[in-house]
Amino acid sequence: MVTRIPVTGDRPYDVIVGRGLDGELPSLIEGAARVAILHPPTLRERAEAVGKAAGVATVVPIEVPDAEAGKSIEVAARCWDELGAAGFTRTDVVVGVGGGATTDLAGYVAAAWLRGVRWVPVSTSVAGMVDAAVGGKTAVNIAAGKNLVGAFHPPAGVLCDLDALDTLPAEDIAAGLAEVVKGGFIADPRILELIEADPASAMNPRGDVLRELVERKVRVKAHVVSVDLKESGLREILNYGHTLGHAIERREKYTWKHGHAISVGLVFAAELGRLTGRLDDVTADRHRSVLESLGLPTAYSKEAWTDLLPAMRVDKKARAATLRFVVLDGLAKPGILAGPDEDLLERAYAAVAR
Ligand SMILES: NC(=O)c1ccc[n+]([C@@H]2O[C@H](COP(=O)([O-])OP(=O)(O)OC[C@H]3O[C@@H](n4cnc5c(N)ncnc54)[C@H](O)[C@@H]3O)[C@@H](O)[C@H]2O)c1
Ligand SMILES: O=C(O)C(=O)C[C@@H](O)[C@H](O)[C@H](O)COP(=O)(O)O
Ligand SMILES: [Zn+2]
Repeated sequence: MVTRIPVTGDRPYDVIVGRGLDGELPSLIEGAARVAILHPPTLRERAEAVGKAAGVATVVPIEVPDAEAGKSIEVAARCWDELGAAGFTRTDVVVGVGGGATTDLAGYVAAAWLRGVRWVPVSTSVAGMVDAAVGGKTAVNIAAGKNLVGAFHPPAGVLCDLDALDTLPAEDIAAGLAEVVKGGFIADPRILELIEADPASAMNPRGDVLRELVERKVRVKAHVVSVDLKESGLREILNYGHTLGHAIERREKYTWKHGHAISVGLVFAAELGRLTGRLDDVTADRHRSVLESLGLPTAYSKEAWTDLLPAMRVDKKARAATLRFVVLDGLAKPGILAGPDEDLLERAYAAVAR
C-alpha cells in the first residue's frame, strides 16, 4: 500500500510513504539527463540501487561524510565542483539518499546550484521521513550555529520507503520519534496515545504503529508547510523544542543526535509553558514521560547554562535582542513566548539540569 500525502502551495508535491518505492523515482525526475546521488558511506549500496532505478543516462554518485559532518559548506562546495565537472544543467536533478543530515545537504546543494535545480529526498531515517525531507528547509551548519546557512527550496517529491528502516539503529529510530512526539504535542495528540499505549511497537520498523506514526507526523508537517512555507507565522510551531535543542547540539559540536537534543528541548519548552501559567501540569509532565518511554534523554548538564543562553540568541525565531520560544497554551495549542526574562529561562532550565 502506498500513501500519497500532498503538500500544496506554489510548488506542490507529494510525500510518498510505502515499501519498495524506487519505481516512483523516474516520474519525479522526468526530463533529467543527469542525476547526482548524495549519500553517506554506509548507504552506498542503497544509493546504487536508487541510481539504477533513476533510469537516466548519467548517474553521478557523490559520497559525503555521515551525519552532521556532511552538513558543511566545504562538503557542499565539493558537491558543486562535482556537479560542475559532470556538466549539470537546470533540467538535471540532485537526489539525497540518507537521513535528515544528508537530505538537508542535498537540498541546499540543489537550492544553490544554478540558483535552484530540482531535488528529491530519498529518506532513510525516521527523522528524515517525518520532518527533514518535507517542507523544503535545506541547510548546512557553520561555526556560529546550526542550520544558519540555507534556503527554502521545496523538493519535487519525497520518497519515504519504510523498508529502509530495517537497518536503522534503534537509537536513531527513537531519536526520530522525538520529532514525532513534537508533532503530537503541537497538533495531533493521537500520536501521543499511540506511543504511550505501546512504546516498543512504536519503535518496530516492521510494525503498523510506526507506519501510522510516520504518516500522522507527515500530515502535520505537510499541512503546516503548505500554509506557511517560509516560516512567516504558523511554521514556527515546528520549531517547538528547538531553541534549546539547537544550542545543545552546537555545544556538543554536533556529536549529539538531533532528536536527543530536541527531546531535552521539548521538556524545557514544556516547563516554560508551565512556569508562565500557560500549560497545565498534566500536559507538561507528559512530555517527560512519553519521551522517556522511548529511552530519550530529558536532562542535560547543569553547568552548560552559561553556554546555552548565548547560543540560543542566534535562533532564527529571535528578533533583534528578543528571544522567542514556541510554548503550549494546552495540548495541541502552540503559541509564542516573546522576550522571557533570563530568570524565567534559568528556572525552566533547572527542570532539565542534572
Ligand atoms: N530540514 C528540516 O526541516 C529538518 C527537520 C528535522 C531534522 N532536520 C535535520 O535532520 C538531521 C537529523 O536527521 P537524522 O536523525 O536522520 O540524521 P542523520 O542523517 O545524521 O542520520 C542519523 C544516522 O542514521 C544513519 N542512517 C540513516 N538512515 C539509515 C538507514 N536506513 N540504515 C542505517 N543507518 C542509517 C545515518 O548514516 C546517520 O549515522 C539534523 O541535521 C537535523 O537538523 C532537518
Ligand atoms: O520544518 C521546520 O520548520 C522545522 O523547524 C523542523 C525542525 O524539526 C528542523 O529541525 C528544522 O531543521 C529546524 O529549522 P531551523 O530553521 O530552526 O534551523
Ligand atoms: Zn528538528
